Amino acid sequence: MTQHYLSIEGVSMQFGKQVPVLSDLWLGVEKGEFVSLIGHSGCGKSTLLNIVAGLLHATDGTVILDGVSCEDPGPDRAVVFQNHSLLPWLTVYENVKLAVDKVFKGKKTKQQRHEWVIENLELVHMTHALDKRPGEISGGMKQRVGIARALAMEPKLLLLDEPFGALDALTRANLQDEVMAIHRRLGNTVLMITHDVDEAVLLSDRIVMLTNGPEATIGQVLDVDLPRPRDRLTLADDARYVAARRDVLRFLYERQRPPAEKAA
Ligand SMILES: Nc1ncnc2c1ncn2[C@@H]1O[C@H](COP(=O)(O)OP(=O)(O)OP(=O)(O)O)[C@@H](O)[C@H]1O
Repeated sequence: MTQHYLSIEGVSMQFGKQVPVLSDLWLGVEKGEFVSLIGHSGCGKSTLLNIVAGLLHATDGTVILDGVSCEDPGPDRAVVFQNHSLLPWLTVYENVKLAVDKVFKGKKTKQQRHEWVIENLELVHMTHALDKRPGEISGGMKQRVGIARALAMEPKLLLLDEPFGALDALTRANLQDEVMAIHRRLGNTVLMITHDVDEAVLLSDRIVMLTNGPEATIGQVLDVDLPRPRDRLTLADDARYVAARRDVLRFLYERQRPPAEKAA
């Protein structure tokens, strides 16, 4: 079998005695790739991401990242959730510093760790709010800090669980552009869950479409053949962008109807 940087091999997941949520799911992700997972609500996207993060144990199958099994959570896989998970009593600086100290204590000096915190907050344009607490900044800013905290851990894999889902359209667009710029600069390997077809096409190298659950698996994988850097305005009229968008929409609304519609 070909070795992938991230290898999801025959993963199935069953909660208790219920019908399995995921069934025999196989996916390889290469280093530096940006892969999105899309599928209707409840199909098992977060379950899969949590298995890769090591937060859930698959009933069957394995997940291997850079040759190491992902059975437990580890700093090699950083997760950004839809709703920020910053500690409310710590400042922006301290939230990132906590993660940096955890990963780099003994490997970087105190001064280096300080500089590394600032460097990552610079990446997301948040150095103006170092002393603010999460309650004092906007939702978009909180997500920026969450992304900085994840990046600062220098993970092998960045796991994004609908990171822009709770944001208004303009903030969302800004953050998507920033994540694309960061990906371009750092070459991170990213696995992102999204419900947004345009977001998937704009950001991804590949879009992995999941079938409806239960026993969800991969229904289709689309290579997004668009040059980078990508600009949302230029792409809106690009035939390749339009075709990719159509393919995903067809999968979601023709091949896999929304669950409520199917039941009606
Ligand atoms: N801990 C759990 N125990 C029992 N069932 C669970 C558990 N976690 C998830 N499920 C079930 O697994 C299925 C998939 O849930 P999951 O959150 O992974 O879907 P999703 O595709 O991420 O959904 P959404 O897009 O709405 O966030 C759902 O039916 C859910 O109820």
